[in-house]
Amino acid sequence: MIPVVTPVEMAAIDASAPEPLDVLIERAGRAVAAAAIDLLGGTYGRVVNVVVGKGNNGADGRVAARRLEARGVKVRVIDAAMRPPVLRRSDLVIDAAYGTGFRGEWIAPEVGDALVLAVDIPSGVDALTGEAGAGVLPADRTITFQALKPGLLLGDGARLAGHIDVADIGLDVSGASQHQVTVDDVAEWWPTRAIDAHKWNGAVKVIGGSPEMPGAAVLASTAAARAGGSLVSLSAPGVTVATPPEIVQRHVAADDFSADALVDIHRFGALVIGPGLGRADEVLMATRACISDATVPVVIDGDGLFASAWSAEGPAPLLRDRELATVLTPHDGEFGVLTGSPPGADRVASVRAAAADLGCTLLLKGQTTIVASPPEAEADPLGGHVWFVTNGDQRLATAGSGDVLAGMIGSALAMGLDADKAAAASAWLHADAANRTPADGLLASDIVDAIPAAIGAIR
Ligand SMILES: NC(=O)C1=CN([C@@H]2O[C@H](COP(=O)(O)OP(=O)(O)OC[C@H]3O[C@@H](n4cnc5c(N)ncnc54)[C@H](O)[C@@H]3O)[C@@H](O)[C@H]2O)[C@@H](O)CC1
Ligand SMILES: Nc1ncnc2c1ncn2[C@@H]1O[C@H](COP(=O)(O)OP(=O)(O)O)[C@@H](O)[C@H]1O
Ligand SMILES: [K+]
Repeated sequence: MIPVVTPVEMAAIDASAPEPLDVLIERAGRAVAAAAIDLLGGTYGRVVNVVVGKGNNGADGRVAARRLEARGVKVRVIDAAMRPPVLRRSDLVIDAAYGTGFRGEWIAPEVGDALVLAVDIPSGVDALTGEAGAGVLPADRTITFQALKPGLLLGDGARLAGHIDVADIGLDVSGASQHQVTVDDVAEWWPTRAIDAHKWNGAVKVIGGSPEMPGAAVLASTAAARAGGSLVSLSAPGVTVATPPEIVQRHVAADDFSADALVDIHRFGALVIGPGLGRADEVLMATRACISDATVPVVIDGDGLFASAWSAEGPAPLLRDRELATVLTPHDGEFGVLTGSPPGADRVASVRAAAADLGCTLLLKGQTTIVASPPEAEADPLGGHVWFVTNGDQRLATAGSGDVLAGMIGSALAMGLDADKAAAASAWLHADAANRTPADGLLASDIVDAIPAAIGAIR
């Protein structure tokens, strides 16, 4: 896992560092110079433009400039405030105009075909939110210090940062409450089956689908089975769905189905509820009853989220009353249904606040997936842990892909993973499975088929 800290947290970490700022700046500048030489493939005859601002980001750039000059590189230092609209030709531009202290607007100069190395974050990107104006110079590489910043992982920032390296400059970020998930984390977390396992160890119940939307139930249940669910039972209210033969179907009525659907729930490790259920009043009512009565960890997705919020009191009373883990998997629209408004510019703060308010693990979908746990202590209202999952791409934006993710999380919960790790590891594997498919023409069921290869690769 790679720590992620906000600009405010970084300033506090910096302030409590045992070493003076100029030592940290020297280390940062040295790391930038090393990355520059790596990008340049040498120093002889190379020309580098370094754009420096008046803050510490600029100071990092000046140290790098001095070091590169000492190595024989021809270096031009350009004050950000006095920049010309177009820089003279160079092999590389080091963008050290602004870092975490950026506010307002920034129009970078034109740099021709030079490579671009951003110091800490591409200048002009909001290090908290990832928001950026049109004038930001896209970087080939960003060298950031000690920890990632949320703005490198979210929105425009993720696109503009290029390849990201994290340089150790001797700061202590061990208290970070946010981390990016890596392949090593998933390999460590994802359960393996015991040698004496039987099919009821890790069984998943799915309540989803409807006469109008049977496909969502097929995707969620087959994904649960492919991800390790040893026995997957599907109840699709009012309809028998065409599933692979391995999915056990338990028929339930189109209304008032909660008692029938949950009759043997104690045998299952987790329940996935919502994909494709639809929004008829009687379905929403029965879905709420299932959520409240399920004596297992639950993943609530799609129409299940709508059902949770379908009350004059909102979703909090139903969800807070649950004693076992609950994972909510909204996209931005469903997040709005759950909380009354879509996520704000600071997506992490929005997800943390919702997780705290609802007492659930919350997975917010999007280009970057954010998972937040509810806080452990009441005194720490926004204190839950946060995971960023960044390995997916736009291939995942296809109908049914979220149903697949819900099934995978159900499987992870049934195998005993903690809710936050179940959600984060599933999102990582879901993206990795999609990355194994062709770049165009992806069907959600292709993700299901690629799940075993994705899991196999972490073993
Ligand atoms: N512990 C740390 O966090 C360390 C941080 N370092 C560097 O320090 C940077 C943060 O330094 P600072 O807090 O000085 O912030 P910046 O260097 O990002 O810039 C702050 C200065 O630029 C001005 N400014 C901001 N936006 C502007 C705009 N649009 N137009 C004109 N002026 C603008 C501000 O008023 C302020 O004077 C980090 O990004 C990193 O590069 C390193 O030097 C080493 C240690
Ligand atoms: N541009 C993108 N880059 C990476 N992942 C994406 C992108 N767009 C969507 N996703 C992911 O794809 C999935 C879509 O889920 P969802 O919107 O619920 O789809 P559906 O309702 O059709 O099943 C989520 O896991 C989401 O994080
Ligand atoms: K910068």
